[in-house]
Amino acid sequence: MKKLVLLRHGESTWNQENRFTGWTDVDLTPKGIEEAQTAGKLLRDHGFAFDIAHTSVLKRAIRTLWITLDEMDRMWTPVELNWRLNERHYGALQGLNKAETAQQYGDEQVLIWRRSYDTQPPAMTADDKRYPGLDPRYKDLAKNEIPLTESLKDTVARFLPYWDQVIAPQIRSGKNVIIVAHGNSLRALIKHLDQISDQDILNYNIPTGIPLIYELDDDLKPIQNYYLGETAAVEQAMFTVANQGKVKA
Ligand SMILES: O=C(O)[C@@H](CO)OP(=O)(O)O
Repeated sequence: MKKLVLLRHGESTWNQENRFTGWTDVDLTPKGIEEAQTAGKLLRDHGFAFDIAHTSVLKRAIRTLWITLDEMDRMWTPVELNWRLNERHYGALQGLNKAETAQQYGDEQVLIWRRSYDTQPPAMTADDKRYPGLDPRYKDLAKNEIPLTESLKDTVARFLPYWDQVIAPQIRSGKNVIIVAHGNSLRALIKHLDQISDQDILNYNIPTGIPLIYELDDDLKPIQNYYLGETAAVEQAMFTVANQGKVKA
């Protein structure tokens, strides 16, 4: 039996401000730093030790990984950064407040933008100063790989080649792997691993900073998964994420 650890970054400044974030490179809040410290302690106390760590090229995930490894006293762990683990690109919604957007367009439309499988949010334009093609970290990407918006389906399509070609072979060869990524890039992976339907993925939310353990068989089929955290707290955190896109009462 193999174990894979998935960790969504700790709370970011734009999680706190309830803004659509996507590829915007915001940092952790003090609470997010604490969440990452707690995640590291929990992993250490449960005897986890990683041979290799994967994360995105966004600092909220990178810093969460650093803090986690620091708490485990394993900062020497090899780390691989890849844009394919980035958050889903939220297009023109990036920067907007989620509750205000729901006020303007309705809870139903925001739920579709946030959680439907194949609907893309409105696109950013390539002349936008936030266009990722202008950012040096994406300079090696082909133009057709640089998103202006993404549905979860698009995120699955760019995440899976990295899973299939890089991460899965490492796990098969016996390496202990942690992936520190984002709410929607991890939903993309979980949809694939658990074969969740396009419909059911709509209700799936991942809390920040709580390690999610996947036990996999030799074919990397999930046997079971569980969070390293108290059930009520995990459920409350998932509920909070689900409600971020609703008009506040
Ligand atoms: O804003 C985002 O990029 C994501 C993750 O924080 O949010 P949501 O949960 O709305 O998909």
